[in-house]
Amino acid sequence: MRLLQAAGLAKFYGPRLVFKDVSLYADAGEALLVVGPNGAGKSTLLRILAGDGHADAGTVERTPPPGRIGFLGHRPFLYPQLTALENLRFWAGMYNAPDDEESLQAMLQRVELAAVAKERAGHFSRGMAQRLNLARVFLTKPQLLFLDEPGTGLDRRSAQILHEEIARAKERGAGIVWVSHHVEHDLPLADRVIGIARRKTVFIGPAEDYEPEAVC
Ligand SMILES: Nc1ncnc2c1ncn2[C@@H]1O[C@H](COP(=O)(O)OP(=O)(O)OP(=O)(O)O)[C@@H](O)[C@H]1O
Repeated sequence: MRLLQAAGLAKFYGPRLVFKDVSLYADAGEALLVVGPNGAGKSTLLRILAGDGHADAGTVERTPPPGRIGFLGHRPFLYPQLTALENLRFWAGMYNAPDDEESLQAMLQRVELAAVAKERAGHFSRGMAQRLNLARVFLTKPQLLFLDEPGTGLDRRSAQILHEEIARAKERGAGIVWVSHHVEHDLPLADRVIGIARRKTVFIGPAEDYEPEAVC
């Protein structure tokens, strides 16, 4: 099932072209990896795809309703004065996800934060905050999920937890669009790859055909 279809996207910031002619799709149960050098426009593209920014040309069609779309960007969207549990309860309420203590604790367990469930998020290390951020996003079981460098600040164990959550989301049929700088590490979980560089698409195809030399 097609969850996202974008065609002919172009973006300018003022007079400067970021990219043009970008077309892609995301299907249920698949992860599309978005790769490219710094400044290529990956985050800009992801925001446009997620509906959090406008393109100067092209179209984006999303199948799921806004309440079934998840976005993990560079800002953590956590309330520092609330505990980990309270943060999750807040997000569960926003997205009509189960907000009973057992469900929330189970989610915190998955990101290995159960032991600090009642500590304030503002006291968390960067990696712990990012794990709570992952819990926030995966808790709501989005049908279409946009991830912008979700591995940032994560140690090996946390990166493994991230991969487990992505695999789980794919298994339940979610479509994932995933900006990554850790291409070699993330490629095994990807189904397709789009490479953006030099203001255009320089690679698009199945993950097994990906050629790193094309994207630089
Ligand atoms: N709000 C903005 N106003 C003007 N220029 C911007 C804005 N946001 C991004 N840019 C510029 O657009 C280009 C693409 O930025 P973007 O953050 O999308 O790239 P990226 O591929 O995600 O980079 P990175 O790998 O470093 O995260 C950069 O040159 C950046 O300076």
